[in-house]
Amino acid sequence: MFLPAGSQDETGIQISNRLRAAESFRLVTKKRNFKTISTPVVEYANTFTNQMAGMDLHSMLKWFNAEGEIEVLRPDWTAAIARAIAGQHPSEQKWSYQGSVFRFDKDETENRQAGIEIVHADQFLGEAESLLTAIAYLKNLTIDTYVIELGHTGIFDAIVGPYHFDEKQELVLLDAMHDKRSDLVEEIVTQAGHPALAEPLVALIDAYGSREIINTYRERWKKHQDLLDILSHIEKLMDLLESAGVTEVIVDLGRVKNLPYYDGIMFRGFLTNDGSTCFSGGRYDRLYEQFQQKTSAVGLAFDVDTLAKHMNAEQEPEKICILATPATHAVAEQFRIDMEEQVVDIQYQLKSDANYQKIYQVVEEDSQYKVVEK
Ligand SMILES: N[C@@H](Cc1c[nH]c[nH+]1)C(=O)O
Repeated sequence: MFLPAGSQDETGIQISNRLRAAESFRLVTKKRNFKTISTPVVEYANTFTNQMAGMDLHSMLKWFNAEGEIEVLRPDWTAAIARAIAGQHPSEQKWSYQGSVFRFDKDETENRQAGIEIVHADQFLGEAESLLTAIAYLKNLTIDTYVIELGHTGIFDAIVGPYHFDEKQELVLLDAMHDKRSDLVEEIVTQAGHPALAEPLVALIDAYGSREIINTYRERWKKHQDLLDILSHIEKLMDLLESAGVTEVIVDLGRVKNLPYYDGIMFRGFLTNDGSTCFSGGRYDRLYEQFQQKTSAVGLAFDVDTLAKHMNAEQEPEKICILATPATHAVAEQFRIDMEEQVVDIQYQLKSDANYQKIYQVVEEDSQYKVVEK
């Protein structure tokens, strides 16, 4: 029997790491006063495809319900949580969640996430708390070789804003910027009749790295107060991260949004050893406009599958086996209950390839059962 592309079975260490990652996330977020929330796996597509959320229906797992409405498997937590908490009192600000999202446009159809959303809070506080929570969580998992990258949707918007692109052209341009394809970017803007955009956009593709990038662009954008404000904003977050002990912080001024609802700062965490993205997030105030709320909303989500792959394996406890019979199984069970630290298996017969550090057996002595090492 086969599985569809994008689906896979899992066993052993990956599962135990994932469960440990989940427990650690629960503890770290609880200590930081996040309230847990869960939303159903099945929702109306509209929660994610409405004008403010803007997600693409094509990538969703979907069907028609009996009323002819489109339902989907949750493709994203952030939009689902916005729907769920829109009616909550604004004093409820910090939410955390864990569970799967389902999308066709990723390597795997099901991705397990652990995330946080901070709404109605001071803007900087929300961003700082999101990033500091991410750092605390990675520390708790003893993952310490990662890079945090900061970007801002306002940069691309400010540069491209004065020029007209239709919706399709803009999507292709965003994709080309996202993939850092200078050749394509140049081609797209030229074909759209805006060759003057080629130089600033292509330069932006390479505008990533450490703090010096900010200084270079401060000079370059000295007449654009909106862009200077964005640079100061990014720099303030870099200062915060560095004071919190994160040594590798980079800025990517050419970063474009990977989700349509982002509107402001964006952040990502990369694991140094293979460059995989372990968390991603950003500001999305506009998502709340669908509920007639003008508020602050920011958050991030960890890819728990990626974390589980990179966590150190748990130290394996000693594995022992008790050889018993149907008549002595209960005696063996009592012995097992007393062995608190070990992994204890009970077998009636030892298999030739069995892999135990110690073998015990149940023996009868003076008409009493005892468990002794073999
Ligand atoms: N929902 C985003 C992560 C996020 C949480 N909050 C804001 N962004 C994602 O799946 O990448």
